Amino acid sequence: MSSTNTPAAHTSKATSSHPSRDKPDPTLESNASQGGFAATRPSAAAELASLKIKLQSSLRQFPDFPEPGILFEDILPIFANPELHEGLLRALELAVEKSGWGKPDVVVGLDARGFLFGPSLALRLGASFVPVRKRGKLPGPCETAEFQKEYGSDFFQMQADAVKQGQKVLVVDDIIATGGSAAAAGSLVTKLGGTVAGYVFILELDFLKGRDKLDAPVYTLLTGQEEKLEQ
Ligand SMILES: O=P(O)(O)OC[C@H]1O[C@H](OP(=O)(O)OP(=O)(O)O)[C@H](O)[C@@H]1O
Ligand SMILES: Nc1ncnc2[nH]cnc12
Repeated sequence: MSSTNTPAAHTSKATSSHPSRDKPDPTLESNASQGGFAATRPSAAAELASLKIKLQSSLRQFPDFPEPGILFEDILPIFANPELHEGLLRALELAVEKSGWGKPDVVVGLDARGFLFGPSLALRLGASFVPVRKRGKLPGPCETAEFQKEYGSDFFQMQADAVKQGQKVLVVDDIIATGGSAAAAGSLVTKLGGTVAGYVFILELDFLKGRDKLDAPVYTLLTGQEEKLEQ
């Protein structure tokens, strides 16, 4: 069955896929002000900036999905295009390498869209990949955390032996909105004995201030909606 939602018309409002043309890339500023994102070599910085422009322009937005009042950010066009897919992984690899957080032992990806790039990024970084899954999907002893997100609430689980005591963990997901999902994942990693070195997202919905819920440095590649969808 086809969905009735159609991509948002291009308007003058600055959004993730249509940032204001007269405004400098806010991602660089916000990440720099969070600390921990060390200065990059000019060539790496230029490569990252160019990749961000390509990735940003590929995003689509769907108003009132999955419920009224939500402007849904669709990252799937990145994965439909091999050049953009490769560009995403390269951009995240560059960002992590230059973050100053050090090499992670484990990349933890969130169910489900964190699974689209978490394993590939883990391979590039020479780290293990471990999933955080919605409740009831993982066998064996698990730790569980309840969370609220931009639309609704849910439960996350990790297998109890998935992260070893003292391992350095990078938590990755496609989008940080309210930060509820990422904060729950971080709390599970800590319960298992790991240390969250940082959180990495493709896109951040700034107006929801989700990063304030997180207790480790945050890097986001692209910046999303500056305000809530008008009703
Ligand atoms: O910052 P928050 O408000 O917690 O929202 C962000 C989360 O919401 C989306 O996942 P969703 O739960 O819709 O699941 P999906 O990945 O299975 O589509 C998204 O992929 C993030 O995981
Ligand atoms: N606005 C949004 N678009 C896509 N995924 C989301 N997850 C939480 N909020 C979202």
